[in-house]
Amino acid sequence: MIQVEGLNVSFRTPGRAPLPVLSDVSFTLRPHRITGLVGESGSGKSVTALALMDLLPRNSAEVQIGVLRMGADEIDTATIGGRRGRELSMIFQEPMRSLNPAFTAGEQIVAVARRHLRLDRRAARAKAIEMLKLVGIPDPERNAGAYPHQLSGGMCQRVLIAIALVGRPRVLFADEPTTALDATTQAQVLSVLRELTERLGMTTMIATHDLGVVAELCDDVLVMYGGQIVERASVDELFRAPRHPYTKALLACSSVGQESLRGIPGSVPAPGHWPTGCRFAPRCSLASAGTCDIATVPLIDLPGDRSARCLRLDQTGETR
Ligand SMILES: Nc1ncnc2c1ncn2[C@@H]1O[C@H](COP(=O)(O)OP(=O)(O)OP(=O)(O)O)[C@@H](O)[C@H]1O
Repeated sequence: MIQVEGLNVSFRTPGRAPLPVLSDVSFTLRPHRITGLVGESGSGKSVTALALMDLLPRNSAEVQIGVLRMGADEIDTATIGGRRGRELSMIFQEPMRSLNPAFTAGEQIVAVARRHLRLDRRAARAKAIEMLKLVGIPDPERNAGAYPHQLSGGMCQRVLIAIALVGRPRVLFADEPTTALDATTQAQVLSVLRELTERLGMTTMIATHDLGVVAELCDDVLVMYGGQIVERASVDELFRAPRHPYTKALLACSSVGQESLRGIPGSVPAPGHWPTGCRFAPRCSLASAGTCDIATVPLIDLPGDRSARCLRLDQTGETR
Protein backbone atom coordinates (compact mmCIF):
# COMPACT_ATOMS: atom_id res chain seq x y z
CA MET A 1 0.00 0.00 0.00
CA ILE A 2 1.16 3.53 -0.67
CA GLN A 3 -0.57 6.38 1.07
CA VAL A 4 -0.17 10.03 0.11
CA GLU A 5 -1.64 12.80 2.22
CA GLY A 6 -1.55 16.50 1.53
CA LEU A 7 0.52 16.70 -1.66
CA ASN A 8 0.81 20.33 -2.73
CA VAL A 9 2.88 21.59 -5.66
CA SER A 10 3.49 25.17 -6.83
CA PHE A 11 5.74 26.47 -9.60
CA ARG A 12 7.82 29.60 -9.12
CA THR A 13 8.47 32.02 -11.95
CA PRO A 14 10.88 34.91 -11.33
CA GLY A 15 9.06 38.07 -10.22
CA ARG A 16 5.69 36.34 -9.77
CA ALA A 17 3.82 34.72 -6.90
CA PRO A 18 4.15 30.89 -6.78
CA LEU A 19 1.48 29.26 -8.95
CA PRO A 20 -0.23 26.32 -7.21
CA VAL A 21 -0.90 23.37 -9.55
CA LEU A 22 -1.81 20.63 -7.04
CA SER A 23 -3.91 21.27 -3.94
CA ASP A 24 -4.06 18.86 -1.07
CA VAL A 25 -3.92 15.71 -3.19
CA SER A 26 -4.44 12.65 -0.97
CA PHE A 27 -4.99 9.03 -1.94
CA THR A 28 -4.14 5.42 -1.18
CA LEU A 29 -2.92 2.93 -3.78
CA ARG A 30 -3.75 -0.66 -2.95
CA PRO A 31 -1.05 -3.34 -3.29
CA HIS A 32 -1.07 -5.64 -6.34
CA ARG A 33 -3.67 -3.31 -7.88
CA ILE A 34 -3.64 -0.81 -10.71
CA THR A 35 -5.06 2.60 -9.95
CA GLY A 36 -5.98 4.91 -12.80
CA LEU A 37 -5.36 8.64 -12.36
CA VAL A 38 -7.69 10.13 -14.91
CA GLY A 39 -8.45 13.67 -16.02
CA GLU A 40 -8.24 16.13 -18.89
CA SER A 41 -4.97 17.61 -20.07
CA GLY A 42 -3.57 20.05 -17.51
CA SER A 43 -5.46 18.59 -14.54
CA GLY A 44 -2.23 17.64 -12.77
CA LYS A 45 -1.72 13.92 -13.45
CA SER A 46 1.92 14.11 -14.56
CA VAL A 47 2.87 16.56 -11.82
CA THR A 48 1.41 14.16 -9.22
CA ALA A 49 3.57 11.27 -10.44
CA LEU A 50 6.68 13.43 -10.93
CA ALA A 51 6.33 14.93 -7.43
CA LEU A 52 6.12 11.45 -5.88
CA MET A 53 9.24 10.45 -7.82
CA ASP A 54 11.04 13.67 -6.78
CA LEU A 55 11.56 14.44 -10.46
CA LEU A 56 10.22 18.01 -10.60
CA PRO A 57 12.79 20.73 -11.28
CA ARG A 58 14.18 21.87 -7.93
CA ASN A 59 14.76 25.43 -9.02
CA SER A 60 11.12 26.06 -9.92
CA ALA A 61 8.91 23.50 -8.17
CA GLU A 62 7.85 23.77 -4.54
CA VAL A 63 6.69 20.34 -3.36
CA GLN A 64 5.09 19.61 0.00
CA ILE A 65 4.00 16.13 0.97
CA GLY A 66 2.18 15.90 4.30
CA VAL A 67 2.51 12.15 4.74
CA LEU A 68 3.95 9.46 2.47
CA ARG A 69 3.59 5.88 3.67
CA MET A 70 4.74 2.71 1.95
CA GLY A 71 3.28 -0.29 3.72
CA ALA A 72 3.67 0.37 7.43
CA ASP A 73 6.68 2.68 6.93
CA GLU A 74 6.36 6.42 6.98
CA ILE A 75 8.81 7.73 4.38
CA ASP A 76 10.94 10.79 4.97
CA THR A 77 10.17 12.64 1.72
CA ALA A 78 13.75 13.92 1.58
CA THR A 79 14.79 10.32 0.82
CA ILE A 80 12.55 9.77 -2.22
CA GLY A 81 15.35 10.45 -4.71
CA GLY A 82 17.41 7.62 -3.20
CA ARG A 83 14.47 5.23 -3.51
CA ARG A 84 13.99 5.80 -7.24
CA GLY A 85 14.56 2.67 -9.27
CA ARG A 86 14.60 0.39 -6.24
CA GLU A 87 11.32 1.13 -4.52
CA LEU A 88 9.63 3.62 -6.83
CA SER A 89 9.87 3.61 -10.59
CA MET A 90 8.25 5.36 -13.53
CA ILE A 91 7.61 4.97 -17.24
CA PHE A 92 6.82 7.85 -19.54
CA GLN A 93 4.59 8.47 -22.53
CA GLU A 94 7.02 8.79 -25.43
CA PRO A 95 8.89 5.48 -25.57
CA MET A 96 11.03 6.45 -28.57
CA ARG A 97 12.15 9.69 -26.95
CA SER A 98 12.69 8.21 -23.50
CA LEU A 99 15.35 5.76 -24.68
CA ASN A 100 18.88 6.88 -25.53
CA PRO A 101 19.24 6.49 -29.32
CA ALA A 102 23.02 5.97 -29.02
CA PHE A 103 22.83 2.75 -26.97
CA THR A 104 21.25 -0.64 -27.65
CA ALA A 105 18.25 -1.81 -25.62
CA GLY A 106 20.48 -4.32 -23.81
CA GLU A 107 23.14 -1.74 -22.95
CA GLN A 108 20.51 0.54 -21.43
CA ILE A 109 19.18 -2.22 -19.19
CA VAL A 110 22.73 -3.31 -18.29
CA ALA A 111 23.57 0.25 -17.16
CA VAL A 112 20.54 0.35 -14.85
CA ALA A 113 21.18 -3.19 -13.53
CA ARG A 114 24.77 -2.29 -12.69
CA ARG A 115 23.71 0.89 -10.91
CA HIS A 116 20.70 -0.41 -8.96
CA LEU A 117 21.69 -4.02 -8.35
CA ARG A 118 25.47 -3.45 -8.30
CA LEU A 119 25.95 -6.37 -10.71
CA ASP A 120 29.14 -6.99 -12.67
CA ARG A 121 28.95 -6.70 -16.46
CA ARG A 122 28.32 -10.38 -17.07
CA ALA A 123 25.54 -10.69 -14.48
CA ALA A 124 24.01 -7.41 -15.65
CA ARG A 125 23.95 -8.73 -19.21
CA ALA A 126 22.14 -11.89 -18.04
CA LYS A 127 19.75 -9.65 -16.10
CA ALA A 128 19.04 -7.63 -19.25
CA ILE A 129 18.09 -10.76 -21.18
CA GLU A 130 15.92 -11.93 -18.28
CA MET A 131 14.14 -8.55 -18.18
CA LEU A 132 13.55 -8.49 -21.94
CA LYS A 133 12.03 -11.95 -21.64
CA LEU A 134 9.89 -10.82 -18.69
CA VAL A 135 8.31 -8.00 -20.73
CA GLY A 136 7.65 -10.31 -23.67
CA ILE A 137 10.30 -9.20 -26.16
CA PRO A 138 10.74 -12.02 -28.69
CA ASP A 139 14.26 -13.38 -29.23
CA PRO A 140 15.70 -11.33 -26.34
CA GLU A 141 19.33 -12.28 -27.07
CA ARG A 142 19.10 -10.77 -30.55
CA ASN A 143 16.88 -7.81 -29.66
CA ALA A 144 19.19 -6.84 -26.78
CA GLY A 145 21.57 -5.73 -29.53
CA ALA A 146 18.99 -3.54 -31.29
CA TYR A 147 19.10 0.25 -31.17
CA PRO A 148 15.81 2.04 -30.33
CA HIS A 149 15.27 3.09 -33.97
CA GLN A 150 15.37 -0.60 -34.96
CA LEU A 151 12.49 -1.42 -32.58
CA SER A 152 8.79 -0.59 -32.91
CA GLY A 153 7.09 1.86 -30.50
CA GLY A 154 5.54 -1.05 -28.59
CA MET A 155 8.92 -2.81 -28.28
CA CYS A 156 10.53 0.43 -27.06
CA GLN A 157 7.82 0.79 -24.41
CA ARG A 158 8.47 -2.81 -23.31
CA VAL A 159 12.19 -1.99 -23.04
CA LEU A 160 11.30 1.02 -20.88
CA ILE A 161 9.11 -1.16 -18.69
CA ALA A 162 12.04 -3.59 -18.41
CA ILE A 163 14.34 -0.72 -17.39
CA ALA A 164 11.80 0.55 -14.84
CA LEU A 165 11.44 -2.91 -13.30
CA VAL A 166 15.11 -3.93 -13.07
CA GLY A 167 15.31 -2.85 -9.42
CA ARG A 168 12.04 -4.73 -8.64
CA PRO A 169 10.23 -1.58 -7.43
CA ARG A 170 7.28 -1.86 -5.08
CA VAL A 171 5.51 1.02 -6.80
CA LEU A 172 5.33 1.80 -10.52
CA PHE A 173 4.00 5.09 -11.92
CA ALA A 174 3.11 4.94 -15.61
CA ASP A 175 2.42 8.33 -17.23
CA GLU A 176 0.27 7.89 -20.36
CA PRO A 177 2.35 4.82 -21.28
CA THR A 178 0.32 3.93 -24.37
CA THR A 179 -0.74 7.32 -25.77
CA ALA A 180 1.84 7.24 -28.55
CA LEU A 181 0.99 3.66 -29.60
CA ASP A 182 -1.56 2.24 -32.02
CA ALA A 183 -4.59 0.40 -30.59
CA THR A 184 -3.27 -3.17 -30.95
CA THR A 185 0.14 -2.32 -29.50
CA GLN A 186 -1.57 -0.36 -26.73
CA ALA A 187 -3.57 -3.44 -25.71
CA GLN A 188 -0.41 -5.57 -25.66
CA VAL A 189 1.52 -3.09 -23.50
CA LEU A 190 -1.43 -2.77 -21.10
CA SER A 191 -1.59 -6.52 -20.70
CA VAL A 192 2.14 -6.59 -19.92
CA LEU A 193 1.54 -3.99 -17.18
CA ARG A 194 -1.40 -5.97 -15.82
CA GLU A 195 0.47 -9.26 -15.77
CA LEU A 196 3.62 -7.83 -14.21
CA THR A 197 1.71 -5.91 -11.54
CA GLU A 198 0.18 -9.22 -10.44
CA ARG A 199 3.23 -11.43 -10.95
CA LEU A 200 5.69 -9.10 -9.21
CA GLY A 201 3.23 -7.94 -6.55
CA MET A 202 3.63 -4.28 -7.44
CA THR A 203 1.43 -1.31 -6.72
CA THR A 204 0.83 0.48 -10.01
CA MET A 205 -0.61 3.88 -10.83
CA ILE A 206 -1.34 4.81 -14.41
CA ALA A 207 -2.04 8.41 -15.43
CA THR A 208 -4.25 8.61 -18.48
CA HIS A 209 -6.92 10.74 -20.10
CA ASP A 210 -8.31 7.61 -21.77
CA LEU A 211 -11.26 6.03 -19.97
CA GLY A 212 -10.96 3.02 -22.27
CA VAL A 213 -7.53 2.33 -20.73
CA VAL A 214 -9.02 2.71 -17.25
CA ALA A 215 -11.89 0.32 -18.03
CA GLU A 216 -9.56 -2.28 -19.49
CA LEU A 217 -6.70 -2.12 -17.04
CA CYS A 218 -7.50 -0.57 -13.69
CA ASP A 219 -8.98 -1.79 -10.42
CA ASP A 220 -9.43 1.61 -8.80
CA VAL A 221 -9.77 5.14 -10.17
CA LEU A 222 -8.87 8.63 -9.00
CA VAL A 223 -10.46 11.40 -11.04
CA MET A 224 -8.50 14.65 -11.15
CA TYR A 225 -9.76 18.09 -12.00
CA GLY A 226 -8.01 21.43 -11.56
CA GLY A 227 -5.20 20.05 -9.40
CA GLN A 228 -7.54 18.18 -7.02
CA ILE A 229 -8.84 14.62 -6.70
CA VAL A 230 -12.59 15.03 -7.25
CA GLU A 231 -13.70 11.41 -7.13
CA ARG A 232 -12.31 8.11 -5.88
CA ALA A 233 -13.92 4.71 -6.46
CA SER A 234 -13.36 1.20 -7.73
CA VAL A 235 -13.51 0.96 -11.54
CA ASP A 236 -16.74 -1.03 -11.41
CA GLU A 237 -18.46 1.48 -9.17
CA LEU A 238 -17.18 4.49 -11.10
CA PHE A 239 -18.48 3.22 -14.42
CA ARG A 240 -21.70 1.91 -12.90
CA ALA A 241 -22.58 5.00 -10.92
CA PRO A 242 -20.26 8.02 -11.17
CA ARG A 243 -21.16 10.55 -8.47
CA HIS A 244 -19.18 13.70 -9.29
CA PRO A 245 -20.74 15.77 -12.10
CA TYR A 246 -17.30 16.01 -13.75
CA THR A 247 -16.92 12.21 -13.77
CA LYS A 248 -20.43 11.90 -15.20
CA ALA A 249 -19.58 14.40 -17.95
CA LEU A 250 -16.26 12.67 -18.65
CA LEU A 251 -17.99 9.30 -19.04
CA ALA A 252 -20.75 10.81 -21.16
CA CYS A 253 -18.25 12.26 -23.63
CA SER A 254 -16.08 9.17 -23.84
CA SER A 255 -16.86 6.30 -26.13
CA VAL A 256 -16.96 3.80 -23.25
CA GLY A 257 -20.48 2.45 -23.11
CA GLN A 258 -21.93 5.49 -24.81
CA GLU A 259 -23.44 5.95 -28.22
CA SER A 260 -22.90 9.65 -28.62
CA LEU A 261 -19.73 11.67 -28.25
CA ARG A 262 -20.26 14.95 -26.50
CA GLY A 263 -17.76 17.47 -25.20
CA ILE A 264 -17.81 19.04 -21.76
CA PRO A 265 -18.54 22.73 -22.32
CA GLY A 266 -15.67 25.05 -21.31
CA SER A 267 -12.17 23.90 -20.35
CA VAL A 268 -10.16 22.96 -17.27
CA PRO A 269 -9.30 26.24 -15.51
CA ALA A 270 -5.58 26.95 -15.66
CA PRO A 271 -3.63 27.09 -12.39
CA GLY A 272 -4.03 30.59 -10.97
CA HIS A 273 -7.53 30.81 -12.41
CA TRP A 274 -9.28 28.35 -10.16
CA PRO A 275 -12.66 29.62 -9.01
CA THR A 276 -13.45 29.90 -5.30
CA GLY A 277 -15.33 26.86 -4.05
CA CYS A 278 -15.88 23.99 -6.46
CA ARG A 279 -13.43 24.24 -9.36
CA PHE A 280 -15.84 22.48 -11.71
CA ALA A 281 -18.80 24.76 -10.83
CA PRO A 282 -18.45 27.06 -13.89
CA ARG A 283 -18.97 24.01 -16.16
CA CYS A 284 -21.49 22.17 -13.98
CA SER A 285 -25.20 22.09 -14.69
CA LEU A 286 -25.94 21.34 -11.02
CA ALA A 287 -23.86 24.19 -9.56
CA SER A 288 -25.80 26.70 -7.51
CA ALA A 289 -24.66 30.21 -6.58
CA GLY A 290 -24.27 30.67 -2.86
CA THR A 291 -23.55 26.95 -2.31
CA CYS A 292 -20.87 25.74 -4.71
CA ASP A 293 -18.89 28.98 -5.03
CA ILE A 294 -18.28 29.82 -1.38
CA ALA A 295 -15.48 27.69 0.07
CA THR A 296 -13.17 24.80 -0.75
CA VAL A 297 -15.23 21.63 -1.14
CA PRO A 298 -13.90 18.63 0.80
CA LEU A 299 -13.81 15.05 -0.47
CA ILE A 300 -16.99 13.58 1.00
CA ASP A 301 -17.04 9.89 1.95
CA LEU A 302 -19.80 7.82 0.36
CA PRO A 303 -21.02 4.29 1.09
CA GLY A 304 -18.88 1.55 -0.46
CA ASP A 305 -15.41 2.97 0.21
CA ARG A 306 -15.62 5.79 -2.30
CA SER A 307 -15.70 9.58 -2.13
CA ALA A 308 -16.50 12.64 -4.21
CA ARG A 309 -15.77 16.37 -3.89
CA CYS A 310 -19.26 17.75 -4.53
CA LEU A 311 -21.89 19.58 -2.50
CA ARG A 312 -24.73 18.41 -4.76
CA LEU A 313 -24.33 14.69 -4.19
CA ASP A 314 -28.01 14.54 -3.26
CA GLN A 315 -28.63 15.41 -6.92
CA THR A 316 -26.06 13.16 -8.58
CA GLY A 317 -28.03 10.00 -7.93
CA GLU A 318 -27.06 6.42 -8.30
CA THR A 319 -27.14 6.15 -12.06
CA ARG A 320 -25.29 7.60 -15.00
N1 LIG B 1 7.68 22.65 -14.95
C1 LIG B 1 6.52 23.33 -14.91
N2 LIG B 1 6.50 24.68 -14.71
C2 LIG B 1 5.34 25.36 -14.64
N3 LIG B 1 4.11 24.80 -14.76
C3 LIG B 1 4.07 23.47 -14.99
C4 LIG B 1 5.26 22.68 -15.07
N4 LIG B 1 4.90 21.37 -15.28
C5 LIG B 1 3.53 21.37 -15.34
N5 LIG B 1 3.04 22.62 -15.17
C6 LIG B 1 1.63 23.00 -15.13
O1 LIG B 1 0.97 22.18 -14.18
C7 LIG B 1 -0.36 21.89 -14.60
C8 LIG B 1 -0.59 20.40 -14.53
O2 LIG B 1 0.21 19.79 -15.57
P1 LIG B 1 0.29 18.22 -15.80
O3 LIG B 1 1.33 18.00 -16.85
O4 LIG B 1 0.45 17.53 -14.51
O5 LIG B 1 -1.15 17.89 -16.39
P2 LIG B 1 -1.65 16.51 -16.96
O6 LIG B 1 -2.98 16.26 -16.32
O7 LIG B 1 -0.61 15.46 -16.79
O8 LIG B 1 -1.85 16.85 -18.49
P3 LIG B 1 -1.42 16.00 -19.78
O9 LIG B 1 -2.48 14.94 -19.92
O10 LIG B 1 -1.49 17.02 -20.87
O11 LIG B 1 -0.05 15.46 -19.54
C9 LIG B 1 -0.51 22.46 -16.02
O12 LIG B 1 -1.19 23.69 -15.95
C10 LIG B 1 0.93 22.66 -16.44
O13 LIG B 1 1.02 23.76 -17.35
